[in-house]
Amino acid sequence: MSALLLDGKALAARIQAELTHEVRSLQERFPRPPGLAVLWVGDNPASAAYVGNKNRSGAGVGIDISKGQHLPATLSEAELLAIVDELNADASVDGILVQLPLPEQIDSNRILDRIDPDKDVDGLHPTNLGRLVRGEPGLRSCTPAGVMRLLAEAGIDLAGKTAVVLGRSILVGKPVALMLLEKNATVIMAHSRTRDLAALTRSADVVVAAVGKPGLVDGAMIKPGAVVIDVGINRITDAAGKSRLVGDVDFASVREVASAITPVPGGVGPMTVTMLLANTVQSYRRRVGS
Ligand SMILES: NC(=O)C1=CN([C@@H]2O[C@H](COP(=O)(O)OP(=O)(O)OC[C@H]3O[C@@H](n4cnc5c(N)ncnc54)[C@H](OP(=O)(O)O)[C@@H]3O)[C@@H](O)[C@H]2O)C=CC1
Ligand SMILES: Nc1nc(=O)c2c([nH]1)NC[C@@H]1CN(c3ccc(C(=O)N[C@@H](CCC(=O)O)C(=O)O)cc3)C=[N+]21
Ligand SMILES: [Mg+2]
Repeated sequence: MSALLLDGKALAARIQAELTHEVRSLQERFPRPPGLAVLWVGDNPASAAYVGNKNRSGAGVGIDISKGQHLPATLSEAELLAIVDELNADASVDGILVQLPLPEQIDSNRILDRIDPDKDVDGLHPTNLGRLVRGEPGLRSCTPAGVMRLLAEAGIDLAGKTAVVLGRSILVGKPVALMLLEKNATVIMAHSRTRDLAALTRSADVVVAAVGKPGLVDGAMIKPGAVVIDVGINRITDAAGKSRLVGDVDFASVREVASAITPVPGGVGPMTVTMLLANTVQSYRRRVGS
């Protein structure tokens, strides 16, 4: 058996085509385009992949991405707070995203707290995280939202299923666990202190890996027929000396056991970018009053 490929790239292209139409028709009534500012501090390689894809896709959809900045790793917290303040006050900016992780001299919570919750297209401000915990509508984290959309489009019903989430970050693990719970899955959250990870994953109908360790999940850890979502983005040098992106899942062994699997690249990553653009358009609509 070979698993069904959950093609995030194709789904992302479809949703982006819809967003392109939506933005174009909104522009008949409102002169300015939606604006998105992504702040990238330092040189984290996963952030590099994100920025590259976001720039290609954002411009394609008709979103103005010109207020984004790539800032030096030596930037101070006060300098970053000042940039966030400026973007909060800038009426042409509908969405602000600060790439994580930030360099160690900057307290990421202090930065996230400063973002206007109505421009928080990454859904990481306490107000938006609170709405998620309550099950209320609001701006929701892009990667978890993208994972849920991929599952929904594939017709995967989560009610009563056992889902194991690997990783408990505020960016991916925690919000995706809450969203799976909202769809009535029974959710187990695993992390670096978890004992016997393989026993847990082997009990799972759905495995979501968001750790940042290439090859962490292999076929022997997966129950036959399970659905495997690979969030990991790791840049490695392969046996032939070529640099490439891989996830946390050993694709070759897992695809022989799972019923469905996301590839890296071409899985969750493009969905993250697409949910970011969708959140920016949602924020724009609210701000122009549509
Ligand atoms: N595809 C996409 O769109 C996106 C991809 N990513 C990628 O996803 C990965 C995770 O990102 P992020 O959540 O920000 O990472 P973090 O580094 O913030 O969190 C990693 C988590 O993995 C846990 N962990 C570490 N080792 C193990 C282990 N052996 N078994 C189980 N859990 C373990 C950690 O546990 P503990 O809490 O105990 O330390 C932690 O909770 C990265 O590769 C990142 O680049 C991130 C965002 C979007
Ligand atoms: N506040 C914050 N929010 C994030 O969502 C966030 C972040 N910080 N920091 C970095 C990680 C990483 N991340 C990626 C998203 C998409 C791709 C992506 O589009 N990847 C393509 C490949 C792109 C290429 O080939 O270069 C794919 O997987 O197919 C990659 C990485 C978001 N992150
Ligand atoms: Mg991917």
